Amino acid sequence: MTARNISRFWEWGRKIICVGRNYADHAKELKNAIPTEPILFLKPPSAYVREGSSILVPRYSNNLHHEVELGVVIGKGGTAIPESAAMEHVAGYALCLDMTARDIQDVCKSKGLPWTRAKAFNTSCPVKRLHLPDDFLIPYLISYISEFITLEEGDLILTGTPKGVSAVQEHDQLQAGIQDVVTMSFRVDRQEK
Ligand SMILES: CC(=O)CC(=O)C(=O)O
Ligand SMILES: [Mg+2]
Repeated sequence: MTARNISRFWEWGRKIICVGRNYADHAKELKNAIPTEPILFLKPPSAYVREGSSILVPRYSNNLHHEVELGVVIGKGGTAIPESAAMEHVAGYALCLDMTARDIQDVCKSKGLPWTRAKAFNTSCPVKRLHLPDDFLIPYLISYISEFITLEEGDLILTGTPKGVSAVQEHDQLQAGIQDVVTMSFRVDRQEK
């Protein structure tokens, strides 16, 4: 069985699995060590936000950053998927932002705590559908993740940010994109309640 068409489940996203420090230039940018294996963290479905709705700065953060990332949408679930079969599980791609409360992440890192409040808050994953040819890194990530997290139809994998993250402010209108392929635009507001 091959992956189902992305349009069937695009409107109801499931869990979001994010890869951290996938790119050495971003690890250097934040003065992080370059890991030997992918670092993974999760965002819940409540993190999704689509164009027309705002990105909300959490009340507890004063340094919200954007990270522009390629997202891989899973169209067929599986556990312990071999790299050779990984692309059969891909339904399509998405342009994504991994919104990060960097001040909170820095505190979590210094205390050895999980990054949940920094990375998994409501509206922390703006997305837009994207058409792309297949990428060589993707089979490895699908195989690696599915060893210990069963992938389900509608899951999204964020593949990590290249360098170039920076802070955003409330009332900003964010434009993110891949040159000549796709752009998306989101207003930034502060969370009210
Ligand atoms: C240091 C980070 O925030 C890791 C991350 O999300 C990435 O894309 O890399
Ligand atoms: Mg990221």
